[in-house]
Amino acid sequence: MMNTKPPKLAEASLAFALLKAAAVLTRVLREGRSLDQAIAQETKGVKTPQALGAIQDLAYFGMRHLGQGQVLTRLISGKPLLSPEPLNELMALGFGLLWEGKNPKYPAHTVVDQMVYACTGSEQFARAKGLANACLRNFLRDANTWRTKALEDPLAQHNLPVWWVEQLKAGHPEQWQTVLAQAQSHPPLVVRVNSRCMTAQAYSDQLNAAGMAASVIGPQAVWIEKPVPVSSLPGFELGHVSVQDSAAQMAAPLLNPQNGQRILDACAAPGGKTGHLLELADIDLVALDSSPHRLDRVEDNIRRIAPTLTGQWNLKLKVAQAEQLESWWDGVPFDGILADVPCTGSGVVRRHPDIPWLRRPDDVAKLSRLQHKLLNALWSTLKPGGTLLLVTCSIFPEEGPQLAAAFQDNHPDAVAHAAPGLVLPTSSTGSDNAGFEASPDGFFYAKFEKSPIS
Ligand SMILES: C[S@@+](CC[C@H](N)C(=O)[O-])C[C@H]1O[C@@H](n2cnc3c(N)ncnc32)[C@H](O)[C@@H]1O
Repeated sequence: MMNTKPPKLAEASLAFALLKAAAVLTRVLREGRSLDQAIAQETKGVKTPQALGAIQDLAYFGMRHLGQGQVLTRLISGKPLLSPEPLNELMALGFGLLWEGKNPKYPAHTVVDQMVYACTGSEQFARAKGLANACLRNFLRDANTWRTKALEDPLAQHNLPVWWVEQLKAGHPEQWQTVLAQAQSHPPLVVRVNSRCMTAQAYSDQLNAAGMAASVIGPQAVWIEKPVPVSSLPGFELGHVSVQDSAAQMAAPLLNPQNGQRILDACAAPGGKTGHLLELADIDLVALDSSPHRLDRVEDNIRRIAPTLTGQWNLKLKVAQAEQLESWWDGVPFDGILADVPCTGSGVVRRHPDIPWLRRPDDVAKLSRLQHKLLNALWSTLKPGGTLLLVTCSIFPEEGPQLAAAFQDNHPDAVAHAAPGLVLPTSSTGSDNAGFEASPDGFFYAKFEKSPIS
C-alpha cells in the first residue's frame, strides 16, 4: 500500500514558515486572536530562531497585504471561499508575496514552489496542491492584468476592511490617505531614555559611537534607524531605556507628576506609561488594570527600572474594573489621574496590522460608551485642583475630540488645559533627517483640571 502521509517539512524551509504563518492568520481571522498571541501559539514547538523569525515576518507581511491576497484568491480561483477554509489564508499569503513585482520578498518561482511544497507537507491541504499551483501560475502569466482587476476592489486598494477605511475618511477627509500609507509602513524602533540615568542626546551619542545610527526625536525619545532586538540595546537590562513610541512618551510629562503626589494610572497595562511616571518623580502610584495577565507585564517592566528609582516611591498594582470604584478605591482622592482608556487602537495599526481585522464596526460606539463611563467614574476620585489626562491611541473622532468635548459638557468643574489633542500618524516628530519612518503613532490627548464648582 502506498504511504500517503505527507512529508514532514524542514523548519529551515520557506514552505514550513508559509504553513505556520498561514495558520497564524487563520487564528486571527477565524478565532479572533491577536497577531502576537497567534504567533506565540503557532510557534510553540518551533526550535530554531531563524524559523521563528521567518514565521513572524511572514505573518506580519501577510496581515499587511491581506486585502490584496484575499481579492486575488477570490478572483483567480473563481470561488468566494476555498475549502478547507484555512486554505484561503495560505493562498492569500502566497498572492500577497507575489503581488509586489519589483522588489519581491522572495523570487516568484520560489514562492510558487514552496507554496506547492507547503500543500504537500500538510494533510489539510494535500489535495489543494494542484489548485494552488494553477492559481499562482495563472497570476504570474498576466500579473499586471490581475493586479489592475484586483484594484477595482477597495479591499485590495487599501489592504484594510472597507468599513475601517470609510471611518478614517469620515474622520480625516484631508489626511486619510497619508494615515493609511503610514499604517502600511514598518514601525520605527523608538526608545524612551530614563531621565534618572541620562539625557536622550547622551544615549543617542552612545549608540552612534557604537555604530548604531540614532537620532533624538523627542525630549526623551531616541529613534534607532535599524531595529535590533531590545535585549541588545545598551542599558536595556539596567532600566536605562524602555521601548516606547514618541507619541506615547508625551503622556507622563503632560500629567507632570510631582514628588510626593498620589497618582492613579487607571488603565496601566502593559505599563509603558507607568514606568515613565515613576522615572519623572517620586510618587505614590496606584496602577489598575482589568486584566490580571496584562498587569503581570507592568510588574516585569517596573522591576527592570526599579533600581534606577532612588527616592521615596511606592507602587500598588490592582486588578479591577476602574469604573467600579467600590471594588478598588479607598476613598483617598488623587492629585493626578492618567486615563489611558481602552480604545480601537486605530492610531497604532502600523505596529498592530491585525487591529482593523479584529474590530467590528460597532466596536467604535461600544468602546466610546465604556470610555465615557470610565472618565465619569474616575473624575470623582480626583482632588479639586487635581489633573486628569485623557489618552487614547485612536484617531477616530468618537474616541478623541468628541469624547473630550462630551466629558467637558457633562462636568462643569472640568477646566481644559493645553494638550496636543489629536496626534495624527502622518508627520515626523522633529528631527530633520527623520521622515515617515520616524513618524509618531496616532494618539489623542486632553487634559482637565478639577476646580471646585462655584
Ligand atoms: C491602551 S491600554 C493601556 C496602555 C498602558 N497605559 C501603557 O502605556 O502601557 C488600555 C488598558 O485598559 C485595560 N482595561 C480595559 N478595560 C478596563 C477597565 N474597565 N478598567 C481598567 N482597565 C481596563 C486593558 O486591559 C488595557 O491594558
